[in-house]
Amino acid sequence: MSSPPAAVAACRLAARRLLDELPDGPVLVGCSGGTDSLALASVVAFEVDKTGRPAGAVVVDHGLQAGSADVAARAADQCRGLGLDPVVVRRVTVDPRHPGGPEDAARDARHTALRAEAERLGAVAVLLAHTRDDQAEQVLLGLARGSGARSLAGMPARRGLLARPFLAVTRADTAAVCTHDRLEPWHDPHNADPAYARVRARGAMSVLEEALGPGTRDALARSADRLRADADALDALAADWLAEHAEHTAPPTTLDRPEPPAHGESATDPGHPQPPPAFTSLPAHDLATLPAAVRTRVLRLAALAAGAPSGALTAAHVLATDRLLTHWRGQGPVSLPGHLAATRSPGRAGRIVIGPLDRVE
Ligand SMILES: Nc1ncnc2c1ncn2[C@@H]1O[C@H](COP(=O)(O)OP(=O)(O)OP(=O)(O)O)[C@@H](O)[C@H]1O
Repeated sequence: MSSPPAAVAACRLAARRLLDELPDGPVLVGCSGGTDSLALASVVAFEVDKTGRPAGAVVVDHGLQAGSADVAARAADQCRGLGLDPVVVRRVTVDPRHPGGPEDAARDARHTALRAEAERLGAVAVLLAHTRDDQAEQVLLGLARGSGARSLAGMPARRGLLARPFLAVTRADTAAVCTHDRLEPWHDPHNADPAYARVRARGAMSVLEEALGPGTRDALARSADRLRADADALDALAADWLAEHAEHTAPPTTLDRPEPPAHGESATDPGHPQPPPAFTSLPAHDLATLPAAVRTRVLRLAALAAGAPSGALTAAHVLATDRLLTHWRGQGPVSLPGHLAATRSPGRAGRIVIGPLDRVE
């Protein structure tokens, strides 16, 4: 038997390496029917055939385009044809009022469905087909937006149940797998629509590579790998500091709750989080002595602990809160998303307190 082309071998090796790292048990491939995830379904089917590990697939139907159910059914058939079992199609509802916009809304709905299926089927991982190109484009977008290290660190190869074996290979490699394995991927019209930032990033990347050299894409992905190690270390320091120094008060009791949402607003609206937020309080003087990289992370984690919705909490909110430490002149509270505020009580024993807007003084 002749050996497969180098690109196919690289994709199979990437899948095998990831599968070898996982504990025993079934895996699921998140498959849209597009080039990358169909290639992943194919190489995973090839690899597990040799080891006997059970492998299935989940196809999420976002219901956002006409004919989406047909696209999902075709992707599911292709996965079954490759020998994956079970293969399930999950229809989801995408929140049109998601604070991060339609792309984030679809991703959140998809990830929730993928995790739910993994738990239902007892899978040890859900494999996603993001490639090195996706990683580089994400870094480019982060740079263009002035993001911090966490965002520039891109996507991790593993976090919780989600695993991304193809971060080691390119989009050209996955296309080669589809050609080699005679698979006909679905071409999502959204992937050519310049209304989407990630589509524009693809175009910008080609221009950059022409101007700066063909290694630019890979170099950006490498930067992500290096920054991830830094961001992980800083996040861990901040989490440890918070665990040691923060005081949390319980959410208000039923009798003591803020006003219910006004007519026409959903109770799950990010402006009205459920359950009601708690107070988080931190010693201002000690916090002020931390390096800015750790201090701002502590403030972000504290706001999240008090109930701020993560999609709406921006760097600007965190920096405004940080001014209560770096530019303290007795100023008033800083508004935070989720109807929260941060304030500082006066004096050397003063504390930064984050809690419901109408209760923080
Ligand atoms: N509808 C879906 N159902 C299941 N998994 C999905 C779906 N859409 C995306 N995924 C998973 O998430 C990964 C990233 O999705 P994204 O849309 O960012 O990538 P993509 O490059 O368009 O991928 P693909 O070429 O496989 O469609 C996919 O590779 C796939 O593993």
